[in-house]
Amino acid sequence: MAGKPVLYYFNGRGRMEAIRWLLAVAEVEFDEVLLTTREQYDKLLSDGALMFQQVPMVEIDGMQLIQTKAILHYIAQKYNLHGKDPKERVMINMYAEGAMDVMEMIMVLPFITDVKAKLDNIQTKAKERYLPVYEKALSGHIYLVGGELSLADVQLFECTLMLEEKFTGILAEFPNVKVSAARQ
Ligand SMILES: N[C@@H](CCC(=O)N[C@@H](CS)C(=O)NCC(=O)O)C(=O)O
Repeated sequence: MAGKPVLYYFNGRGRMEAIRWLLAVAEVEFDEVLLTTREQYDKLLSDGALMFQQVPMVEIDGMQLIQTKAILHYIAQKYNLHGKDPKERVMINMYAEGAMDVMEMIMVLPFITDVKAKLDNIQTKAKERYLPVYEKALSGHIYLVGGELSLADVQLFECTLMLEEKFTGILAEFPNVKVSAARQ
């Protein structure tokens, strides 16, 4: 039997967090190597484990996978969280990418200068552009696509956590999204 997946990333949520959530939802146990020294990172580089010299990297099924979305798609397909056909899959990816857009805006905050202006911008976009889409899609539905839990729901869940962390109460105007997040 294959061993547990091993996740390699810095000691933070960042781009690995979506992968952690997806594995948790799939009920897959995993180990983590948190890169806290330059030497650990250099060792991965010299071993040729990082195709584009970047993390996240996940060892799974005898492979060393990189690129967050590729990793998410592999796990989602493997654990039946990626739709029943190509039409469901593309919808799942569209919803998941929307959530990722919001999360990436929040993730880069530590690296920018005018944080206040950017926060206002993220809040406006979340309320006017992104959350209304999920609110509508979840009207009368438990899950975003195909009546089944998928990568899209997991990504939306992580996104709502990040939004609530920055803008407490932001989901109040989006009851369907709030119920969906509470269910995860
Ligand atoms: N498109 C890649 C981007 C990965 C990425 O930018 N990783 C950062 C850490 S979050 C990194 O390894 N940076 C080091 C570098 O680029 O040299 C993905 O989604 O996995």
